[in-house]
Order: sequence, then C-alpha cells, then structure tokens
Amino acid sequence: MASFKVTGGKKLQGEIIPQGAKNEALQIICAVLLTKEPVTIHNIPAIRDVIALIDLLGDMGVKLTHLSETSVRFQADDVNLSYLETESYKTKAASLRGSVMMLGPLLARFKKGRIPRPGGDKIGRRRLDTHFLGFERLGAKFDFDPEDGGFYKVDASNLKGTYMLLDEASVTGTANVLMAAVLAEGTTTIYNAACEPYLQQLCKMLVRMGANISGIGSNLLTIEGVSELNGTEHTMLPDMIEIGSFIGMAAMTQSELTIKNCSVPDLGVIPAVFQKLGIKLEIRGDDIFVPAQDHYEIETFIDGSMLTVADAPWPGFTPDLLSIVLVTAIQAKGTVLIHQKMFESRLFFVDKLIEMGAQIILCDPHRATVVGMNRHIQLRGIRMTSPDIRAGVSLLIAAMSANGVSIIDNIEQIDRGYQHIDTRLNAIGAEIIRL
Ligand SMILES: CC(=O)N[C@H]1[C@@H](OP(=O)(O)OP(=O)(O)OC[C@H]2O[C@@H](n3ccc(=O)[nH]c3=O)[C@H](O)[C@@H]2O)O[C@H](CO)[C@@H](O)[C@@H]1O
Ligand SMILES: C=C(OP(=O)(O)O)C(=O)O
Repeated sequence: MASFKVTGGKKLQGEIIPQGAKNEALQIICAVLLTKEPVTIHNIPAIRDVIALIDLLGDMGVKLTHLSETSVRFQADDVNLSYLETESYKTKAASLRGSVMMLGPLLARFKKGRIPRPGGDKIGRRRLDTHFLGFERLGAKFDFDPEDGGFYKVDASNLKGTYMLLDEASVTGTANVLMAAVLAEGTTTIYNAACEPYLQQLCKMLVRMGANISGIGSNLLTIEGVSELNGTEHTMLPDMIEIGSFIGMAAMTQSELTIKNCSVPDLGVIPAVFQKLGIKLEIRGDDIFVPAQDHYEIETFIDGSMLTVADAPWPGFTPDLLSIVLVTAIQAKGTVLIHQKMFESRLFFVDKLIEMGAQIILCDPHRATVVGMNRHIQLRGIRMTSPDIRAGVSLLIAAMSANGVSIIDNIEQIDRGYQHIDTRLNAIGAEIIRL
C-alpha cells in the first residue's frame, strides 16, 4: 500500500493540463470489441483502471499497438472467448467497475458474455439491475448464481430492438445497453438514458463506426441496428472531474492556476457550482483561469436560505465532484449543505476532515453541512486513509492547504482516477512525496 507525504501550505502557480476522461475512456475502450477493424484512441489517461482494462483486452486476444504515451490502436479481430472462463479473467475484471461495459459489446458481437461482480469505489450499494433488465428487454437471457463462480452470465443468441424505459439513468448501464443495441436487429428506443458527455462521446464514436443513433445528448436514444461496424479514431475529452478537482484545489490553496484546454461547453453546470461557493473563475478561450483568492463567500439562494449542492443525473451536477465541493467549502465564508443523493457511503470520509479541524456536521449518510472557516483557522496535517478516488483527492486538497505534514495512505485509490498526480502537482509548486 503506497502513501503520499504532503507538506501543506505550498501555493501552486502556473498551468495544468487535464488528463483524458476516466469514465469516458472505460466506455470507449470497451467499444473496440464491437468491430474486427482497427480502432485508434487518443488522449487515453494513464490511470490504474484504464491500464487494467487495456491489459484485460490484451489478455482476451485484442491486438494492442501503443502509438504514443496516450494513443493506442486496438484490433479485436481474433478474440479468445475461452479466456472469459479463466480465474485470471475473473480477478482482473473484478478489479474495476468499467469492465462491466465489455458485456454489451460481447453480446452484440459474440452473442454471449460473462462478467464477475465488478469492483470500483466502495461508496454504497452499486446495482447492476439497469444493465441486465436492458439486456433482457433486448431478448437476452440472464443468469447469476453466486454458487457458480460468482459470474453474471448473459446469453443473447438473438438480440432484437425494442422500446425500453430504464429503471435509472445509469451511466455504465446506458453505455452497455447502447453497445448491445447497435448490432441488434431492428429499432431500439432507450428512454431515461443517461446523457453525460461520456455517453455523448460514445454515441459519436459509434456513429463514426457506422451505427445509426439519434437523440444523442438527450435521455431518449433511438438506435437502428446495423449488421456490422467498422474501425474509427477517437479522442477523449478532458476529464471534467479532474478539472473540478483543480478548481477546488486552487481555491483552497490560494493559488493562481490556469487549467488548459477544458472543453468548456462540455462542463455543464460544473463551473457555476464552484462559482456559487464564491470562487472567481475566468473562461479564457478554452482555458479556465482561477485567480489567487484569499477569501471566497458562499452564495445563498435568492430567498436568502442556505445553499444546497446536490448531485443529479446529467445535466445535473455530477456526484463525482461533491466530495471536492465539500472540501473546498471548508475555507469559504458561509455555510453550505452537501446532499449526496446517489451514493450512501460517500460522505463518511468527512471524519478525517473534522479531525484536521474542519467544521462539518455529518447530518446522515447522505448529507453534510460545512460551516466555512474563512481561513480564520487553518486545517492541521494528520495521517489518514483514502477510501475512494474522489474522497482521496479531497483529502489531498485538504492536506495541501493544511499547516504541517499529512500522510495519506491507500493512494492506489487516487491512482485509479488521477494520472501521475504527485508529479504533475509538484511541477507547479506542490510538495508531495510518494512513499
Ligand atoms: C465507471 C463509471 O463511469 N463510473 C461512474 C458511473 O458509475 P455507474 O454507472 O456504476 O453508476 P450509475 O449511474 O449506475 O448509478 C450511480 C448511483 O446513482 C444511483 N442513481 C443513478 C441514476 C439515477 O437516476 N438515480 C440514482 O439514484 C444509482 O442507484 C447508483 O447508486 O456513474 C456514476 C454516477 O454518475 C459515477 O459516480 C461513476 O464515477
Ligand atoms: C465512482 C467512481 O468511479 P468507479 O465507478 O470507477 O468506481 C469515480 O470515478 O468517482
């Protein structure tokens, strides 16, 4: 288990380039299974989950050509389906959440698929019902017997397009069902589809491969099945969660930071939510400039009541940035209620922030009130463990703003989603040592 030793109180200065988007990469890389032709993908983030998924595809016989540090050509012309029966597949696929999205392409192209219960952040119950209900609507047979190796098995000898209303606007669920539907016979309509930029990017890539999809960007997707898809090239958007994390980091450390090439139109309400915390941002072309700010004051609602920041399916505010907003509010002036509606164990990390001196009341597993300290009291460095990716980075932000030295254990969690974060932040003034 690796750790970060963080010396707090260092200001950042300069420019940082966000990595390619983690959650987009996981969908896009699974989609290479849909064709036997080469698919070239650019701006791939060098993070643990993505590296693990690429390795897994390699083990399945997908040919990998590393064209540069961030570009890979994939060719799935000789996939070894018997690998799916092995212990190695089970262990590797179970190590990340994104692997579940191999199922849709496997069903579409090879008529069957299996996946162990996927990993990912332990942030509460993480159902897969939407995925399997969707596959069943397309005519697949689903089987899960915990006694039989713990695999979800799906058989789809004859996928047929249909109308379906998803039980939740699940991000990975929509991607999975969409990838199964593009090669199914006839018309599939997916209502209550998730429509994050990750999914919009996936749809655009599938269209370039020859798929027929309308309603892209909305919660109603219509797919006319085709019999084959061809190869393509795809470039990942910058990671909007990293961009939000850098905004929070700059504010908490009183740093002046330019976040480069943010693809601002794809950020939805993210900049506005940080602005509601009182943080000044300037959009300069496609960059976000965060000036050094000694103080920032949380807005109230129009009627004067306390601000609430809550997550919601896109175009609402992404749950993956709530932990960052929470930590950023610690040194604001004013009070904010953070309401994490989707996940039930994602706010427990606030106990570490409280130990550092933050004024936070955990109201229940879904809600925490942050009483901003307006820098009257500085956080103090402590030893802590990172429970999940976003809590991990929130703790890193807290440690970077604190007096003294902090140790953050279990930084493998951070590495799942943030590429070389220590090196990149040290280059602009942070003091983080990987132990
Ligand atoms: C690999 C990947 O892409 N992971 C992301 C993906 O996970 P993932 O696709 O696994 O998450 P889902 O979108 O399926 O659901 C996330 C949670 O939100 C709940 N839920 C979902 C939809 C809804 O309309 N109402 C609702 O309450 C679900 O019950 C679940 O607890 O989307 C999540 C929600 O944006 C993000 O946190 C994860 O980073
Ligand atoms: C929850 C997340 O990831 P995963 O779904 O991969 O666990 C995340 O990226 O914040």
